[in-house]
Amino acid sequence: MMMMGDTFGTIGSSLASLFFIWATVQQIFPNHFKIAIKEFLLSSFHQLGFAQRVSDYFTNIFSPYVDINFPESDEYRFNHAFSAIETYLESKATNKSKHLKGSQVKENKDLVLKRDEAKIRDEYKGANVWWEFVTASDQERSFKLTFHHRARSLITDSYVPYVVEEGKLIKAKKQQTRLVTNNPSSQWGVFSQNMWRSIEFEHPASFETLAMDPEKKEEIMSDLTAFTNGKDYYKKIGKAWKRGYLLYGPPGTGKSTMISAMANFLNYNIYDLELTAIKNNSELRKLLTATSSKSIVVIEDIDCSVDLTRNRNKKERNSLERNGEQDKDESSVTLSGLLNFIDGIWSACGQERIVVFTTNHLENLDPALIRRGRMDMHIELSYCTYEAFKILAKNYLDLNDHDDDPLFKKIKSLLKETKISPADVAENLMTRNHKIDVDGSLNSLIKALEEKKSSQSQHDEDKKKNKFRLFG
Ligand SMILES: Nc1ncnc2c1ncn2[C@@H]1O[C@H](COP(=O)(O)OP(=O)(O)OP(=O)(O)O)[C@@H](O)[C@H]1O
Ligand SMILES: [Mg+2]
Repeated sequence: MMMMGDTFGTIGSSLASLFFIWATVQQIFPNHFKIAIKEFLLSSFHQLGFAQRVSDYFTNIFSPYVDINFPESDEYRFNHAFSAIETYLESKATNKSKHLKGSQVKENKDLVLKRDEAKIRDEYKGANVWWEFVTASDQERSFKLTFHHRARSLITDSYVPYVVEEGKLIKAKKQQTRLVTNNPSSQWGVFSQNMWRSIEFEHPASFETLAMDPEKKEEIMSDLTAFTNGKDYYKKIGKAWKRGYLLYGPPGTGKSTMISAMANFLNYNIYDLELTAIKNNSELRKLLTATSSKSIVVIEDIDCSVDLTRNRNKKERNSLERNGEQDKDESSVTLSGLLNFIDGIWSACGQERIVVFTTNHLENLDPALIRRGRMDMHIELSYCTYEAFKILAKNYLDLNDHDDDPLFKKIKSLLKETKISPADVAENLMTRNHKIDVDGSLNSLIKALEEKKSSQSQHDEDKKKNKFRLFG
């Protein structure tokens, strides 16, 4: 006869096994249980309200799981967490997924494969979570997050903010950069809409192909990287998260190309500010406050704007020195209007912004505009050096390490004595009919350099003669 203790032991171990299986199954299929119970009860009672209540009762007793719902919209307003979660989940290992979705939204873009599953398991610091894409009967879409109640604070305090932040980062990285230009104010709407118009920015410029001194290039790139990673630093030192770059140099030396390279490097939008389309400081202010973060605001050829140069008289400078006094002239964009914006409102609104001014004539700029602190870095784009030429030779002719080539040697010595822009060098190296003819291109560059050299020495000669006449 079996002993009483044995019977209890058997029942105990059977119960333990049952609970173990129950817990394991729930761990793997947290929602399947709820659904199974609901379906069972539904078929038994044909009454949703009652079935729901009973199923909730059972699952609350047995299920240690917690749900959070992230609807697409909250009180008719778009829920940004929803789209961040969507991006995050889409990025989760497509190569592991068994169900994929392929799409090509634009003819000139690659085919994109995405996960196509309603449920996705994720793991965070040892805790398992399950995401489920749910479409309610009223077509309301949402993401449901399920996790064990033990991990509650980890998930709510740490995992959810991580997913949202990560999703936003992935989105920003993937986002197509845009080139934005201001419309004349006559086209703006009543609520200041249509101030800017934008197109996709698809310039192929990169720092890799930019011809300039490699050390200087490295310095600029690390400055930009430090800037984008500097959120906490700027907060710590109590400064607005912005940085100003002044690019100066003769025509065709790569100023505009560098702006494109910066935008591609940082994945920022470019706001190309056309000052001539702006009537006054108030319009300028409206435009600039409407720019988004992670953007580069560009004013090209800043010295060529009539209204700005008009300010360069003593009176205006004095008024500037009196700490950016309000402009008396409300009918035009003025230098002090621009400076006030950069120093004042600019600092108070918006984050992570870069402002770039370009000029061919540094000497013509008002010192107030270019003082340190306003323009943090002055970058000179100069005539083509030998180092810059080597980068162009690599870009255009696929030539690497040709220092010993006699043609390279000749070009090196000519570049020392001749002022030629990288744009002119590039023009000579450009292949005809897409066929690379290395010697032909290098010889045509040598010819151009020799012609420039002789015209420059002729020019210097004439200048000397004029000077002699003046003093003679
Ligand atoms: N440093 C450079 N590296 C590579 N390509 C360059 C460089 N400078 C000029 N180029 C080539 O020359 C063309 C004109 O250059 P870019 O428009 O950048 O000159 P810029 O300095 O802005 O001139 P501008 O003062 O006239 O506006 C570019 O499209 C590019 O192909
Ligand atoms: Mg330019």
